[in-house]
Amino acid sequence: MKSGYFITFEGPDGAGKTTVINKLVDLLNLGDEVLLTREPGGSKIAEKIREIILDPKNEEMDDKTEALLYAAARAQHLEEVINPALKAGKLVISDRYLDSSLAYQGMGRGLGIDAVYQINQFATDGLLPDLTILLDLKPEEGLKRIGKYRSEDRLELAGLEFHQKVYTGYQEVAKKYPERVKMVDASQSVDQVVADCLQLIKEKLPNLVKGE
Ligand SMILES: Nc1ncnc2c1ncn2[C@@H]1O[C@H](COP(=O)(O)OP(=O)(O)OP(=O)(O)O)[C@@H](O)[C@H]1O
Ligand SMILES: Cc1cn([C@H]2C[C@H](O)[C@@H](COP(=O)(O)O)O2)c(=O)[nH]c1=O
Repeated sequence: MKSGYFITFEGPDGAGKTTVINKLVDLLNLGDEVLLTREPGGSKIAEKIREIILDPKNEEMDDKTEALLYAAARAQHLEEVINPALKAGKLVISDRYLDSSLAYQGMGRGLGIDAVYQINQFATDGLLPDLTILLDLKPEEGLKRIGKYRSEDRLELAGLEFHQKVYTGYQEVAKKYPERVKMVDASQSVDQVVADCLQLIKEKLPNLVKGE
């Protein structure tokens, strides 16, 4: 039975999720009460699945295989990491979760948001985040940002047309779950994006944010 609180960060590649999460965790200053994790990955087996999915050499990977591998990594991550932390009453912050599958596999790969949601229902036993912060940034901008500092993985290499579909997928997800998914303009300065995210967290969890 869950008693902690589950926040996920979503958005196109390069939207600034990792940067913002790290700054927020510092600001929240919650020590062991917060668990920071990521998808795909977050546990030994899930990180191995991540390597397979993102390896640019795996060009022939079928879209359904890709969707199922993300869901499989998620099931393992939940079982080993997320669920125990929530059960222990922690705040769990994950860099990506289910909505990435809806946007990337559901819309980007064209498998359908509902179909991908169904396989993830099985993988997650229906666990949805309490709050999802969607960092809203046009894919061109995100890809430009990451191009500056690292080599691309298989998904980043999928091309602008794919990433534009992913962007549309995220807009649909935000429309479908307006109570849970809150959008932040990620084209602003890092400090402003962090401030907007903190405000959303405060609104949901007024007792969590200690003195600033
Ligand atoms: N608001 C911002 N303005 C300008 N640059 C930013 C901003 N936020 C992050 N960046 C820079 O953009 C790059 C990508 O940021 P980051 O790795 O945090 O994105 P991400 O969303 O986690 O990416 P990915 O989904 O690919 O893992 C980094 O070089 C980071 O310093
Ligand atoms: C969870 C999840 C992720 N993806 C994609 C999104 C990114 O392109 C990569 C992960 O890399 P990151 O640098 O850690 O953001 O995988 C996806 O397509 N589907 C998913 O469910």
